[in-house]
Amino acid sequence: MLAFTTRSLSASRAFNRPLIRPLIRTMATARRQAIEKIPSTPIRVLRTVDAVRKWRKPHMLDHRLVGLVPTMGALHEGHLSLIRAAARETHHVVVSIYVNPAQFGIKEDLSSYPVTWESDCKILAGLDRELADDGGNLGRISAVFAPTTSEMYPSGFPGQEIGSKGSFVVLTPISELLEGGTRPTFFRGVATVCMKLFNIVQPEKVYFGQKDVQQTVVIRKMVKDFMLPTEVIVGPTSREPDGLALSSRNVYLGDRRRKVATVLHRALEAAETQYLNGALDRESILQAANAVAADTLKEQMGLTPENRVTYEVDYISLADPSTMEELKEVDPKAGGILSGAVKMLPVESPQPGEDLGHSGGPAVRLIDNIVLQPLKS
Ligand SMILES: Nc1ncnc2c1ncn2[C@@H]1O[C@H](COP(=O)(O)OP(=O)(O)OP(=O)(O)O)[C@@H](O)[C@H]1O
Ligand SMILES: CC(C)(CO)[C@@H](O)C(=O)[O-]
Ligand code: BAL
Repeated sequence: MLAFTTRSLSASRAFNRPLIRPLIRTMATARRQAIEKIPSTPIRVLRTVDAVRKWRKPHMLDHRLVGLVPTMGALHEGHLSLIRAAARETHHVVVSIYVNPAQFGIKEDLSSYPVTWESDCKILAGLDRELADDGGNLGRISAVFAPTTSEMYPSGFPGQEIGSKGSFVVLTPISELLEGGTRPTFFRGVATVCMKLFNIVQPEKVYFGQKDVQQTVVIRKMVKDFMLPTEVIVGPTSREPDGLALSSRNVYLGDRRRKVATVLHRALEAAETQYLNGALDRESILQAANAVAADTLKEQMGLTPENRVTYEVDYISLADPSTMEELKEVDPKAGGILSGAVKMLPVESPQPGEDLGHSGGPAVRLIDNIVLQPLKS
């Protein structure tokens, strides 16, 4: 529409009149401004479904591959590893940044969830320069999709309650197990928002992190059962040098709890060692993990309230890799998933000047997992 008007005016004699030229300049500026980009980069910022569709169409006609990396922002190296994988395999990477309220329970941390748009943009700008310098990539970050909730829920946001009515994607029984046991609306929210994101972006490939293992199983099942034309790629868990899985929620921990937060990873490693040493039965494998969790807590309880850290183990699980249902025994040809969730409780007797973490250091629920690979016979 704008292009047509400009062309018509250019073609006419009126173009040379002094009043018309500034008008055309203003229109061209408005058009440039309408295309929002991350500063100093070619990365488009798309905020509406319509804008994504307009951006997507020529790439479809050109048979270019589009890869989608869904995130909730507060970007860290785990997210970047997924974006790097997407850039190796697709021509155009879209990173979505959207804190989806539907996957948070009413008592969960939606209101304090870290929102770091400015630093996310800087991180993406730096990564895009890195990707541009690496000749091994097929593509780069082409766009960030950062919608509002009214854009994502065009009939109105249905609510966060278990009984909320609305258009949801629900996969059972997997959504009721493990994470879903503690967070009953979580996978309904994740599957619903991912279905929306996949329909909006229409990616050939989607990238998810192994850290949220049950989420990857839910997404794979959704893609299979709803015949979605996309390939699900799962990238390995990025960790801190001491083994803690990177997570946007780690910012809540503060120094004291951060030191003890490796307990879940250490517990799962102890269970993995049992398996690698030949144990296949649930009891032997999980007993090793539960012992690490119990011993660490005992050690902490021996310290003074000013120094100690306390936590509750939500679950430690040994499950089937394709259903996440609990296993009595691992089939060595199929392997299994060791996973767990630990709630780090707020510190007792905070000390003056102590770093308590983001938002005053509320209880933080950490998750992690280890894949028990099939054993060679
Ligand atoms: N340490 C990690 N390694 C690899 N991928 C990760 C890691 N952490 C998150 N991801 C993946 O990044 C994607 C977006 O996750 P999200 O934005 O929720 O970050 P997060 O760190 O998992 O946040 P949260 O603290 O809410 O769990 C998901 O596919 C998730 O599995
Ligand atoms: C996949 C996701 C972006 C959906 O909101 C979220 O669950 C996450 O960040 O893992
Ligand atoms: N990475 C999982 C998102 C959530 O916990 O809501």
